[in-house]
Amino acid sequence: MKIDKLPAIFAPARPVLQKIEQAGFEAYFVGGCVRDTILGDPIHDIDIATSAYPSEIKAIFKRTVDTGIVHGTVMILDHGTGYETTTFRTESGYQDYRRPDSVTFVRSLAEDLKRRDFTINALALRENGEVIDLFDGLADLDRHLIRAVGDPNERFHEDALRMMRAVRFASKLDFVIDQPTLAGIRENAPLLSKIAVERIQVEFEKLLLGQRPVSGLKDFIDTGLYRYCPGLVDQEAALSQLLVLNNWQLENAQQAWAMLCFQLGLSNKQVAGFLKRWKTSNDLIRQVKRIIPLVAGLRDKSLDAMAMFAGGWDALHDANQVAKLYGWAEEDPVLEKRYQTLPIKSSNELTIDGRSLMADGGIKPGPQLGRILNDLTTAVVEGRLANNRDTLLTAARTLAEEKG
Ligand SMILES: Nc1ccn([C@@H]2O[C@H](COP(=O)(O)OP(=O)(O)OP(=O)(O)O)[C@@H](O)[C@H]2O)c(=O)n1
Ligand SMILES: [Mg+2]
Repeated sequence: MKIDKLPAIFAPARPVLQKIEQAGFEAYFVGGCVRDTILGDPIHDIDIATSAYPSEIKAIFKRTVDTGIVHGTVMILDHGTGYETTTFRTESGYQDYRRPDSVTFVRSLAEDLKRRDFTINALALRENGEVIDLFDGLADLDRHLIRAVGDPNERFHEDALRMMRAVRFASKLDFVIDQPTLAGIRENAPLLSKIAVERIQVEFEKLLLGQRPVSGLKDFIDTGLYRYCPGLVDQEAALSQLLVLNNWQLENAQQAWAMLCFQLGLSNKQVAGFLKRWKTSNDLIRQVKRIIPLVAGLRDKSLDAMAMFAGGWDALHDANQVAKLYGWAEEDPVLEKRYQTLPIKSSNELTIDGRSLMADGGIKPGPQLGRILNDLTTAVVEGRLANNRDTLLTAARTLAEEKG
């Protein structure tokens, strides 16, 4: 097959291939960029495979970055764009980045391609638009099939993460996993326990955010992959309940993880432990902990002003997206209006603070001060007191006497 007109993103990349070829080597576009070109999907980065060794690439181009020399990878910098350029090699380079000796460079494109994960990812593209398809990847793209290149067992032994990639692509592309490949995953699922959690996390998150999460998730459950993921081994029932939800419109990582934690029924304390095991960032943990109580509020129709104030708009929007899955969401504009009409959105907007309560309200420092400040904040948020300095100082004195 020949692609007559490559997407615009390739225009500046073609001269890069030409330059490598002029130096006497082979060079091809490979991986996701070829797959996505043929699917007509957006392309995020361009990878190049070449017969040239890293040192040879570095001799051809003025500006390069050593991103992974021992694995055969050099980044070529050209007019502000970086092209990851990798010498033809076998699978072992993916397997264990801490063992550079596991890489074997090979002489031909064919040898490189036959050790790639799936046929749809084993296509190569010439600078002139010609597609090299040694494993029927084009036919599989056409019939929406994820199929291991050659023997699935071999491919999954080379890199067990590929099993997670299979379910991720099933969701992301809305493709079906080929039966023998699926059987290979079932058989080799325990190998996943050897893979770094960070890598599994990336794939699982992409699965949850894909086009058809329910299909990827079904394979993730049926093959038993979930058993080798942090905190999921005894959660088959809770995970399976997700398969009946058709209304997925998750937009970002925090929504995806909040949905998962919520579905697993984790308390806010358990959320931190669970996500730490998945090695997500602390920032994500903070966001998820804000979202979950708001989802519960939407479910129970108990979302009051104080809950919205405490959560903030971002978390509220995320919670509403999660709630959509379950049919508990409020109409977006209605929720936004409710939030916008809160008298204050943040404690900074209060006309008093701890300091002024002491200086002008005559409240003594101590735990009582904090309680009074909280009560006043709640009263203002709920619209029971105006956010007016004198009003709040008077109310503070009254509270101090009552609580005295
Ligand atoms: N475990 C892996 C990871 C990658 N690859 C090969 O390396 C290519 C590039 O890998 P990567 O960028 O991780 O994935 P993409 O397929 O490009 O998908 P994405 O769109 O997510 O980048 C893949 O297409 C595949 O040919 C592989 O065989 N086995
Ligand atoms: Mg890629």
